[in-house]
Amino acid sequence: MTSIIKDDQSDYESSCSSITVPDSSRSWMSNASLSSFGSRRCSVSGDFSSHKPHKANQAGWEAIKRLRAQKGGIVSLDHFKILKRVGSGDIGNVYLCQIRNPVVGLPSCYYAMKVVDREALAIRKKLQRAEMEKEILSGLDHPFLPTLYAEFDASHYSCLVMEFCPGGDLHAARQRQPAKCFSITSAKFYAAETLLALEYLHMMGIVYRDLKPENVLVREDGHIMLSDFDLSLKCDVVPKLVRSRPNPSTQIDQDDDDHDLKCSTPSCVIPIQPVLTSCFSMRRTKNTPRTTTIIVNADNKEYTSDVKEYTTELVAEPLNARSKSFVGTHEYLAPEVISGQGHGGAVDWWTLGVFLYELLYGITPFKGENNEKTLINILKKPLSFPRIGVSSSKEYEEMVKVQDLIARLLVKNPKKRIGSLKGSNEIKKHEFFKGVNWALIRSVRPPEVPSEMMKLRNKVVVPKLMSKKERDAPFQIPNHHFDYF
Ligand SMILES: Nc1ncnc2c1ncn2[C@@H]1O[C@H](COP(=O)(O)OP(=O)(O)OP(=O)(O)O)[C@@H](O)[C@H]1O
Repeated sequence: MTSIIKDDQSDYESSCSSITVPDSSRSWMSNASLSSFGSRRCSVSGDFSSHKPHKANQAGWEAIKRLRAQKGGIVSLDHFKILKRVGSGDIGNVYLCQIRNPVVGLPSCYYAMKVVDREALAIRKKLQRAEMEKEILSGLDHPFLPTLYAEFDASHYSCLVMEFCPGGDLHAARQRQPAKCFSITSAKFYAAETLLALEYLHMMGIVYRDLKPENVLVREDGHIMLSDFDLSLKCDVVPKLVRSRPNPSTQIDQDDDDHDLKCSTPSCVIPIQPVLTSCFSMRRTKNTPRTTTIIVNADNKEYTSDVKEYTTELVAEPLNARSKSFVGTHEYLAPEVISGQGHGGAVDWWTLGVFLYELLYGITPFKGENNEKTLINILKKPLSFPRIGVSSSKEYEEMVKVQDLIARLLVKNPKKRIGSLKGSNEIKKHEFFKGVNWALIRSVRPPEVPSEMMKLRNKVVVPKLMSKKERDAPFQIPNHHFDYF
């Protein structure tokens, strides 16, 4: 499925004409001529070593840290051996690579290197998107998001070194399933991990905007990694404590605009600039009355909040983000993106609904004969589900729950969509996710584990080196075609 970008002046200062990119499933970009990279050394911008606690015990991360220490803080293309191109997209090629001289005492690790031709992108007015992706990647540290291990320039190419995902993407994984659909259990697992990745992005003030199975990669251990941030929107987010009355039902009435939200009063808005859950906590101490919650900010100062009979939740959702760009992938576009009325974080909850639908049914809910019909369907057509057989009453119950969640995510009015007010918290509480241990999901056995599958098939993991012809093929700017649907 093709990502589209149109009219994104409001997101970036540089203007961008209406563009539809070619089908990303086809490799349109020739291999960047690696031999022409040159070897201009550039230092790694920013100190990547100090703030990636989620990578603390990873050999690949340790190897890069030691390499950097050996080379006086400088990492460059010369330090890597390019093995093979593993993918290409609208803004660059991705190569499998290894550190050229393995670090003593550590296993030889594979990395993914995304190579972007800055000159070609400047001509196509897409340089800003690559810059935005780099900026976003450099700030991420989450188990289900890519870690930027190093970044450097070589000639007019920008190189981003990240963790390599050998399991391909969820689009390819779905094609391998019986009837080309995931089971409800597998879909729940992938949707839950994706939801956590989106939750973290929203806390960082990032609206992802391009969720689709093609962008969800599978790591060696079978857990997911959300990739491709060149369509993302960065905005400010101010975390809030939201008080709400405990509701015996975990499901929210779709037509209820109020949702019992009591967060607009200044007393429950704590002035904290973007923070992560790790540096923000709520606790009750021995001397604190039951009704008072203490909020500990990153600066370790305490704020008290009288919660009385309300429950209190931290909401760090980019509620005020507003973009009028026409950005995303046709079948996944939210109604507010199509109508151009301005969109924010709720677009990601819409796309989560389409994503879950596609994982389960193998099709997207509003697909028409062509792009124009698809867009009309998104705006006008009521949601419906294909009839599929279920083998047990338990499976039937699960199907009812997942359909309820999808229906709440695919509410055309973004203000009434689940997640639009309290972010991921609302979605995580839905009946469909009941029993998911959010904190320990990383320890759950994934539906498929690529490393085990490779062992089973006795496949040699070491990939073929690129031929000289492949390596030296000239870089080509693709033929653009314009599509105004
Ligand atoms: N970390 C990774 N590990 C393995 N493969 C990857 C990795 N990152 C990207 N790829 C592969 O490379 C392809 C292109 O990467 P990516 O989507 O980031 O490029 P892009 O130019 O931004 O594409 P798009 O047209 O979707 O915006 C992906 O579809 C995926 O198959």
